[in-house]
Amino acid sequence: MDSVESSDQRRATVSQREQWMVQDQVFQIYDIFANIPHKTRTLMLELQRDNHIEYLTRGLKQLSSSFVVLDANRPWLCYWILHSIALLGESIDYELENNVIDFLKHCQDPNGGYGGGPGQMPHLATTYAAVNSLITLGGRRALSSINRGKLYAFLRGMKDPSGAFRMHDAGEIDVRACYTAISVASILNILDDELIKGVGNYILSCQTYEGGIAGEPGSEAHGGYTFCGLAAMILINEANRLDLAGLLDWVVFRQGVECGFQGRTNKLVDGCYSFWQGGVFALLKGLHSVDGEHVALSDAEEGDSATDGTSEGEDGNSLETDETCHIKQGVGDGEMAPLFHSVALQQYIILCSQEQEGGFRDKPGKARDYYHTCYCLSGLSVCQYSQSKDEHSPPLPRAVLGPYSNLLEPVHPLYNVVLKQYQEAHEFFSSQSTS
Ligand SMILES: CC(C)=CCC/C(C)=C/CC/C(C)=C/COP(=O)(O)OP(=O)(O)O
Ligand SMILES: [Zn+2]
Repeated sequence: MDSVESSDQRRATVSQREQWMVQDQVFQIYDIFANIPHKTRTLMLELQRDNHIEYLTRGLKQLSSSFVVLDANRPWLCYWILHSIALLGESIDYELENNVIDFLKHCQDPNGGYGGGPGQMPHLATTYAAVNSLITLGGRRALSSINRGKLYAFLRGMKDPSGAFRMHDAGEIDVRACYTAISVASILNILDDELIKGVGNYILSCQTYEGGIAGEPGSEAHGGYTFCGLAAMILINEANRLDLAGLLDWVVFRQGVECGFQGRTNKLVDGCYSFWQGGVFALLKGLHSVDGEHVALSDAEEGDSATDGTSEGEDGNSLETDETCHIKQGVGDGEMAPLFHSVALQQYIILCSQEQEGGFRDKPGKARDYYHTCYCLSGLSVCQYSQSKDEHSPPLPRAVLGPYSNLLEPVHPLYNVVLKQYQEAHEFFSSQSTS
């Protein structure tokens, strides 16, 4: 049997066994939840705000006191922690804020871009993390610390003759590099035709037969890269060149019976895909509403009104745990109907990814970390606002699983920064020249 099995089949078999184990664990949690008294159920659905803030602030203080430690991840840690705190509607104290700004200044290369630590080679991923961190902090000191003229030169230096971007000097070309370059250029108001040229062709060449987007041509479609590819295509105004119906088809099937998302076919669900895949739905929803124009989602939108699988319980927002996540396909009145089961995803995030003592994890049995905390909270916010008409309408109570006090700040899905912080940055950089 082994000798005739392809590596894909082997992966599917291993993954199937792991999947049953994860499903067992998740369904046990949902069983407990379904069989406990209503009062306890409400408590289980509560976002542990104070514990999250405590966990995040402790992490930032530790990071701030050990900014000298040599590793290449520190701007990312800043972003994951600061963005999580901002999503929870909190801020950090003045001294800590200044420490972070000073640290990121030291990561800024004299020729533009940010490295993983002081003196390290500038890299597109840490540049994205540093810029998003400073925008999340907001205020003149943070925003004006970014040398946009030099950053533009760095971006131009990372551009390959094909039009795609390299992660760093002589580094790999991929969709992540294209997204991070375009995202920082756009949010800093330095995006121009020279940076855009050829990016669309490269991303198009990464869309696979499954409909999702891979990291590079010929690789497998993955949620992380699908988010990056779609967001970059929207930012350069070329989203309609993608097979959007195929992309939508791929992403709707990534939500599993566990209610969370997997990153790719035959793999396990993981809390971080709540944003990478959930964010794709937020982007598609935004596309749909651009100037009231319909984008090419036509195949997927022509279905009849169908159930979204949600059934209201005493809270008005609980769901049947034995239901899989049905996708509503269209209501026929020009409005975007739910494309994923956002209440089910909130259930996975809160009951399976949340650590009661603070922080979030990939799945039950795994340890919490700042990456999963950031992307579980980002995904939770996307879910809560997924049915809102626009950024000014607060979500209805039934769109928010658990008490309404679980409501997070809304994000700008193209950049994954809190909307208010994006607006401040947009205003600030609209009035600045790069020289
Ligand atoms: C902005 C930016 C830098 C975005 C990065 C996007 C992102 C998360 C890309 C995913 C990379 C990848 C192929 C992970 C697979 O890991 P795995 O095999 O451990 O996980 P899996 O089993 O869930 O696929
Ligand atoms: Zn993960």
